[in-house]
Amino acid sequence: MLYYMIALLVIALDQLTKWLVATKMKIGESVTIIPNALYITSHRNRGAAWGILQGQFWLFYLITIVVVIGLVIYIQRLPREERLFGVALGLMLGGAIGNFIDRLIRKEVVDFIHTYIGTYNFPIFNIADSALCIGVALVFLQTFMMSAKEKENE
Ligand SMILES: CCC[C@@H]1OC(=O)[C@@H](C)C[C@H](C)CCCCC(=O)CCC[C@@H](CC)/C=C/C=C(\COC)CC[C@@H](O)[C@@H](O)C[C@H](O)CNC1=O
Repeated sequence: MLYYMIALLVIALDQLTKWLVATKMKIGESVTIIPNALYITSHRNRGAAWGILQGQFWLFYLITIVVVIGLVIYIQRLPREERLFGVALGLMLGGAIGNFIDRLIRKEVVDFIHTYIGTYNFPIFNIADSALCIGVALVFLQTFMMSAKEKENE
């Protein structure tokens, strides 16, 4: 149950920030937070990461629905002690639904977190993407730690 609360929190935060950017900023407008590192730039993306598959909304709906169903089944089956794993799944669930709402309502995704990693202009993303990536990273970390522990027991 806690994991759905995390997903709801991610969705609320994601939709609030996207609404603020969409109503308070013109597209292309940029606010400097940390020079050469972090900006808030109002951007729209009709594709997936790096703008791939522009406009392929049915594909996006399909993938997102499969991802969401998979995550819910996984959360329901999760043993109680796997709390960190559940947090990761909750983050991914919230992120996937956050972008899904944008694709349904706006037919595009609002992005605004604009960072430069070194000189590389990283694609502008949003809270939903961050939650998805943190969730993915946590799942990999957990899986890696569990396999390392098993090796120790052998
Ligand atoms: C994060 C997944 C992207 C997110 O997927 C979603 O919604 C899922 C639930 C549904 C999609 C239809 C399916 C994704 C296909 C997989 C994919 O795309 C490869 C992803 C790799 C990933 C490593 C895990 C890299 C990361 C990239 C970025 C995130 O950096 C923090 C850059 C984000 C910017 O390009 C921004 O414009 C994207 C825009 O907001 C729309 N977002 C999406 O499509």
